[in-house]
Amino acid sequence: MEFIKSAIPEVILIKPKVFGDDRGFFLESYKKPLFVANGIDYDFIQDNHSMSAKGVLRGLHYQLNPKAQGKLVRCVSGSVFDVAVDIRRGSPTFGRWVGYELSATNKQMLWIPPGFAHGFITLEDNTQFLYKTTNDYAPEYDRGIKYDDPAISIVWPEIGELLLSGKDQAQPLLKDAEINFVFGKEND
Ligand SMILES: Cc1cn([C@H]2C[C@H](O)[C@@H](COP(=O)(O)OP(=O)(O)O[C@H]3O[C@H](C)C(=O)[C@H](O)[C@H]3O)O2)c(=O)[nH]c1=O
Repeated sequence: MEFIKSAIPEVILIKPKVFGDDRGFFLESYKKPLFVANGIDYDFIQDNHSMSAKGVLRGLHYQLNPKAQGKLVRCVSGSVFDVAVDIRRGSPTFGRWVGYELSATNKQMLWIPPGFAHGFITLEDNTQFLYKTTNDYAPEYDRGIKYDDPAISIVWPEIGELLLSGKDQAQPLLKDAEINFVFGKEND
């Protein structure tokens, strides 16, 4: 398993070791000692699974402290362009984003710590997205940021017509979003 720091070093791309044979493949998608040794020292308490057609955009979402969530995300069918945005006040990379194509083919995963907004756009039909979270779902703490906020300027892949939830069509801009993450204290 390879851990690669992104341009925002707390966001980590993870490449599992894939054991292929004439039956198919096997991989370990999570192993706590390896993750702790690479700076990801969290317990996961919820698993999520969403399925989307091509052109669905989910995000940008986060939960406020004290229910902030770290997320370990991957695609087991189809593919996404997955994005994390730093929303920790005082961070040298506040408002900056990183994005990666995650797919059933490349089997790559992304670690998104608490203090980041997360979203993705699906690149294929029947995209099945699995992720572990470090805190449970708390709708009263659920918040969002507009996916096309010019202050963040995410370069989403050109997919044509997008499908978003009503909630995601109406998310606030970063400057108007409710944020209580402070750089260096986001786990409090
Ligand atoms: C997130 C979540 C949702 N739900 C229920 C609430 C709604 O009735 C339904 C769909 O929820 P929502 O539209 O918020 O789902 P997504 O748009 O996929 O939200 C997720 O999308 C982005 C990419 C994320 O990173 C978050 O994990 C999460 O916000 O599932 C639950 O019961 N538990 C949950 O943990």
